[in-house]
Amino acid sequence: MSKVAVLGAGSWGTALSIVLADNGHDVRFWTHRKEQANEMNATNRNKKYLDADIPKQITAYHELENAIDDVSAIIMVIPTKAIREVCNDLNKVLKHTPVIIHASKGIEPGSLKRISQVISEEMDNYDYEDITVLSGPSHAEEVGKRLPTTVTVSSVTSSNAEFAQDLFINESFRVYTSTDMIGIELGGALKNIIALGAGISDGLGYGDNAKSALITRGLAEITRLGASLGASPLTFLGLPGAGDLIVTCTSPHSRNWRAGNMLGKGYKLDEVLEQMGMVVEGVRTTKAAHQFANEQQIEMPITEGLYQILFNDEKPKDVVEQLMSRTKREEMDDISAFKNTDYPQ
Ligand SMILES: NC(=O)C1=CN([C@@H]2O[C@H](COP(=O)(O)OP(=O)(O)OC[C@H]3O[C@@H](n4cnc5c(N)ncnc54)[C@H](OP(=O)(O)O)[C@@H]3O)[C@@H](O)[C@H]2O)C=CC1
Ligand SMILES: O=C(CO)COP(=O)(O)O
Repeated sequence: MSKVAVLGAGSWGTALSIVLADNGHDVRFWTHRKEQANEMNATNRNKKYLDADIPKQITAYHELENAIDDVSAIIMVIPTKAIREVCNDLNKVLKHTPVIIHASKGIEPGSLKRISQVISEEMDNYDYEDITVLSGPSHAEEVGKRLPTTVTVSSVTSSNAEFAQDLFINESFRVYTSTDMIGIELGGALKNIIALGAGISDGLGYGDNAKSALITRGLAEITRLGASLGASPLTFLGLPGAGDLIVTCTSPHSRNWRAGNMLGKGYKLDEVLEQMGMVVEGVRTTKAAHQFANEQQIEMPITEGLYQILFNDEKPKDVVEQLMSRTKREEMDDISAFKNTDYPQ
């Protein structure tokens, strides 16, 4: 059994800690808020973020130095906007090189980097090949209840992914491996854009046909962007692609779907984010994907529509009208037409 640190004390960090504790690991759960660490250790609950009992193998820490001391793996479950900051803090206290597995879903606007690229850029003594990602259809609320869940872990070298698979796999949490890091990370990040759209559609009362269309045409544009960056198109039919897209577009657990639903009902983005109180990664990822699509001339009409709703105050109804009246075309793309060999892999 291993000593592992989980960094990020929200709903997903808590659920993954429960999986690790169930597997007998000694889990050091790090939060940047001292009062949260104290409350968790005193009550065995993480009240704000997940309705679940915290097993006794999990100890909450406030001091990063103590949380990572002597661990064999660090699991990073930080909202993507805070990843660079936490990596910088880690550099100051990390004296050894435990395996790093991240489970965050996003793309950085501006740099357009995936999270493994951001982590390897910031962390001293780590290269891109050293980073592993865990992704898939996995709402924390269900994982915390030990309901059957499947995810994929991926790293450029299969040995890191296999290490992560062994760490997490159990009878209610099945873990596959993949070496398509680009596809796995992009699938998890980009589905949040489409989930915002599905929530908007439901908020407008547009029904199941519209949502199914969004999921399917959303998958087409995710695949287009992913293939342009060197991902295997097949990855997007797997758990971190279609699997995560379906669960996020259809589950009321999804923060992205819920945020979209409120937008569809007429709330403003600021009000929505304030009411959510949890990270809605799709907002930031929409900005990044929109930038990428424009720079690389990738056709992403749903992402474009979402961008206009989120950042240019367009009315959801008008955007749907524009999507429905686009120039007529064939359904299937030639994915190879979008390959971009300049992208840093
Ligand atoms: N929830 C889920 O089911 C899943 C989530 N994910 C991904 O996991 C990542 C984390 O999401 P999730 O756990 O749901 O988010 P939550 O909103 O539930 O929690 C975010 C946590 O991060 C903490 N945090 C925020 N800023 C910082 C910082 N600068 N330094 C340290 N900690 C910080 C928050 O602290 P504070 O309380 O102070 O705000 C909070 O504990 C996201 O990328 C998400 O897409 C992936 C799969 C499933
Ligand atoms: O990624 C997730 C489930 O796999 C969580 O999605 P939300 O961030 O929309 O809740």
